[in-house]
Amino acid sequence: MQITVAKNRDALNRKVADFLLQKEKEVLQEQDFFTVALSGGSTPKALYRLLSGDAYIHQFEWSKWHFFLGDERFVPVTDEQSNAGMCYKNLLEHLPVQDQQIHFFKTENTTPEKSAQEYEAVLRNFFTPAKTMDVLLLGLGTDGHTLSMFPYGKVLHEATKWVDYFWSASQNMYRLTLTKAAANLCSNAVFVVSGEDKQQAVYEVLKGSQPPQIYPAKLVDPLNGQVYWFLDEAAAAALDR
Ligand SMILES: O=C1O[C@H](COP(=O)(O)O)[C@@H](O)[C@H](O)[C@H]1O
Repeated sequence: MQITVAKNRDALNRKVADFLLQKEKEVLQEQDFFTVALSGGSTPKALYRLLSGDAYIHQFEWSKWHFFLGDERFVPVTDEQSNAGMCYKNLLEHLPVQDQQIHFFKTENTTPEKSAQEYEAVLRNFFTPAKTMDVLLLGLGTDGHTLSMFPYGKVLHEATKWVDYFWSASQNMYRLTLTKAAANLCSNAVFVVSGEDKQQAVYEVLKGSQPPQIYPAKLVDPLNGQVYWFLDEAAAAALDR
């Protein structure tokens, strides 16, 4: 595992952007496409704007990228809560990419169950049984969740399917998510975490003794891949305790 701590959120995002440049280069020496699962929520918005802005947009080989999503809320893409909508707005709408390069969950004119099954098929068609995405971008909730793997969720036990769904009563919506089975076949799991409100969760996941049922991000442990944590100083503050 590699932990990188940056002074603040802007410096953190630059480090992640440089890491992605390096990984893209390495991967494209071995194969002619680069697969990345984007994370949702609010933290990656600034990273996505950085990647699609003047400083970085011309540095990547976007035509070689294939974009996936780590998890999704079962709402239309136009809904404020849609992870896909956030990714389009902050990143994809600004990039020279074709629709065929974007592989997201369907959330309209379908059911959560069908959507999960279809996404499973999309992933199984694209990847091999031994390896999923080159880079899996991940966030961390203040409660220790990553993807839509929430504390005590039944999805935490799913060891075979790559995609699952569940009803979240507290959020009043269905959620769709890659499971630990898919996450742990990625080549590079990359957590990007910023802000003081995340410091306790960061501490518990990296140094605490609580089980993964309570801090689900602990379940991310790729079989043949690496885990990277990119933190800003505020998120990392409790690690020195
Ligand atoms: O609900 C979600 O939360 C996590 C963390 O999001 P953040 O807003 O605290 O940055 C995110 O990684 C996940 O994709 C999202 O669906």
